[in-house]
Amino acid sequence: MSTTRDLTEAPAQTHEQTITCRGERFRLYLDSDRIQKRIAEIGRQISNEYEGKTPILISVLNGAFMFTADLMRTIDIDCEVDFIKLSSYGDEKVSSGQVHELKSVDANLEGRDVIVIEDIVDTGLSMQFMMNRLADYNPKSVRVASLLHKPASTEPDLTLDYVGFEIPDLFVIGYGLDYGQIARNLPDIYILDEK
Ligand SMILES: O=P(O)(O)OC[C@H]1O[C@H](OP(=O)(O)OP(=O)(O)O)[C@H](O)[C@@H]1O
Ligand code: HPA
Repeated sequence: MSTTRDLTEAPAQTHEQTITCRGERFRLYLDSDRIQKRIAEIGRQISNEYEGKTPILISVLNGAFMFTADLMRTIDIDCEVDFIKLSSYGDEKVSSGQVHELKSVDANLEGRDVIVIEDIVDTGLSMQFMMNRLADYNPKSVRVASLLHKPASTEPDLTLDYVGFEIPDLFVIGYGLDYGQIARNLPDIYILDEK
């Protein structure tokens, strides 16, 4: 029996060591226990640092939906959530270089303590776009929480206040991150296997 599951043929849900997605091989990189433990640490830190305030989490769809839901459950002070939808990758493994805003924020962010929630900062173009966009809304403060960061790939000078894991410059899938829209439902994060 093969130990490599092909995501395009059968849904993969748990902890396979290797999977294939759109004909490319990926290996397990961060399992769900490790992800959830790190998220709980970030949630505790945010709860302490924002005590007495009511921050609003701005989740960057689609990729950040899972991280946002899990992170929010670990924050034990009052907080709100709203969503923006950006897209720049299409079905490819590299950024198109152009960030499109497909849905804007609905909440009034003027004077608010905003925490931007991302699944990944890769080239940094989406986050740079977010920072420019937020400046229009005149918030009181802006911080960023990103589950993953690829420092070797990030070009703009960005301040990332809460980072789950720094990872190498290789394509990753799972836990909200897609390859051509599939693989978001994996509870673990897989990395492109270059071997
Ligand atoms: O730092 P960057 O190189 O800009 O990459 C990061 C962005 O790319 C992904 O979004 P994508 O455009 O793929 O849309 P999605 O969230 O709907 O998958 C991810 O969710 C981030 O928003
Ligand atoms: O490595 C990645 N995987 C999935 N989506 C992404 N968007 C930016 N980088 C990535």
